[in-house]
Amino acid sequence: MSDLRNAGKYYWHYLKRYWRGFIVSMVLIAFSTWCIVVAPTYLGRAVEQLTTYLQQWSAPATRGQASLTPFNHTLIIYILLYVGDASTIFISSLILARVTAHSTGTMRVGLFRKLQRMKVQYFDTHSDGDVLARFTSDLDNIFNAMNQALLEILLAVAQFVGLLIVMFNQNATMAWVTMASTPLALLIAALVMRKAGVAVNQQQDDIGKLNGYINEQITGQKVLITNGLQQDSLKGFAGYNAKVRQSALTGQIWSGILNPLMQGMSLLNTAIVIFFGSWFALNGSLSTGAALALVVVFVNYAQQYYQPIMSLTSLYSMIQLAITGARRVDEVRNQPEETNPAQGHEMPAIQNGLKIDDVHFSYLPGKEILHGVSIDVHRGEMVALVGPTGSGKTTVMNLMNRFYDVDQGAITLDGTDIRQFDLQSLRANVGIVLQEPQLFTGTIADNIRYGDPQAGMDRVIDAAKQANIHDFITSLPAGYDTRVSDEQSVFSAGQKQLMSIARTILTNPRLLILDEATSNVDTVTEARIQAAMDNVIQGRTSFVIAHRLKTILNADKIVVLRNGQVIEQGNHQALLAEDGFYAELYRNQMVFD
Ligand SMILES: Nc1ncnc2c1ncn2[C@@H]1O[C@H](COP(=O)(O)OP(=O)(O)OP(=O)(O)O)[C@@H](O)[C@H]1O
Repeated sequence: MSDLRNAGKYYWHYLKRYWRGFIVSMVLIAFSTWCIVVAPTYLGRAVEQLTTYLQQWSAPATRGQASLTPFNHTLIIYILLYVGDASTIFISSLILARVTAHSTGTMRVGLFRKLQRMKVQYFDTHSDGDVLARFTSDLDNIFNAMNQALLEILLAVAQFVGLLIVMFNQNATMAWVTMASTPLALLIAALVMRKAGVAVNQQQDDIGKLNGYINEQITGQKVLITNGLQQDSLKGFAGYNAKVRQSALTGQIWSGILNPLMQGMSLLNTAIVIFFGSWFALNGSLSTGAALALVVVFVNYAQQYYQPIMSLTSLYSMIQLAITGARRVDEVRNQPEETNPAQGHEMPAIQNGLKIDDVHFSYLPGKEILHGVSIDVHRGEMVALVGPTGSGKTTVMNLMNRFYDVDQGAITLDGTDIRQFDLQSLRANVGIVLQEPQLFTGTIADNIRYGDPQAGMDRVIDAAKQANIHDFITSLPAGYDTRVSDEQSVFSAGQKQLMSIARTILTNPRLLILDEATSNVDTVTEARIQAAMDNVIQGRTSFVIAHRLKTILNADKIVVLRNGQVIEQGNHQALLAEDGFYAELYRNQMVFD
């Protein structure tokens, strides 16, 4: 029920801006409903007029009075009512199709904009497949339901209400007779729909798991092949697929059973109306023509009565999928956003330095990762963070450009807390070279000028030269115009890393953070990456997260992290002299190198 309420709120949020279209549609739908529910009364009248005509025509005394004109007039009105019904439905379906296309377009844009504002935490804690599914299958389910079901739902509700009004207006006793089977129908519908609802939810769940599995198997394809696990992968897939097949089948059976059941109820209802209608007609004071007309009219109503219920039940699985889709998309809409100070100022050039001051931080409540980390960096200094895996090096980096915010303590730049800077300005001035380089669709030049799309070719080339990748780029047939798309895998890990270093050099950041690449690159590329890093570090305040100690021997300061605490700091010589954890780490690595 709360899913339904939330889905209602969600749809209302997007549909309310199209209220004019809705009002026009509702007026048209009301008119079409009026046509469709009034039409049977004209049918009844036509039957009555035809009966009178036949009675008058068959008796010689009244044959002269017999006229088909009233019957013809009624028939024309009856036909016009059906034409009116069809044409107004057509127009309102066009209006609603426009509303649907616009509102689902707005939903998609809204979701994408939201993704840009969301905290990094969301992406760290949700799989790519899951986020993607919200953009694809969930939004598709919403679109399909709105496209096909919106008009049907509005029509069904209007027809049902209109029918009740007209039936009671015509003959209250017969109206009650027509409605007599409703409680039984509702009971059956509620029972079946509950079963179908459970099955549809299960189906969505199973599809989510199957997608997650496929996603994982595709991303891990190489690991799979090298370990010869293709057969196991197929077996795993078959298991997930069987579950989807089973739950989809159960869902379809339960959803599919509703419509025939309601058809049956409609037939039963018609029989009840014919039986009681004839009985009332025979025992009442009505003329034969009027009695016959009443039965004809109510048989027509009895058939119409279950139409709205039947059309709603036939849409049931689609509506259920749209409700689930709305819940999942709305979950994203309600995610917390990054906090930008109301009057944040521009991040200034660094005068003295950056201070990480007694910082405590946890990703999850109650599970502290950093326990009072303090690091000082002076302007132009290069600080290296070293430590065993999981010691918190990347976490420190995550705090410096506010991917996450500290729980306690502060990170200050020349005495100003970095949370007081405008977030855009902070990010523009803190350059990061990530361990996993990322290239985007476009040309190599586009990729290098990603952080400053206005940059001219001279700056692009200059950055590429500093990153030691210019020669490689110019050796390609299309040079800087080489397209990076699906074929981006043609670039080696090292080449991608150099391109992403060029991208950072081009933005000329005031503070630089380098998460040293650990990917296996050959020694020549490694030397190139090292030279590129030296270029970019030159004269800049920088942090290097180092995995291979030989790359940071010249650092002004080496900070050793262990279990989220700084256990040693100083330059290489000083730390060796201390003969502590760093010295041991260094000796161990030298053995391997
Ligand atoms: N998004 C996250 N949510 C919860 N815990 C996390 C998250 N990211 C990292 N952690 C945890 O924080 C701790 C520190 O991780 P971090 O990535 O900072 O280590 P690291 O020193 O950079 O390791 P490595 O050298 O392997 O890259 C680890 O115990 C890790 O499990």
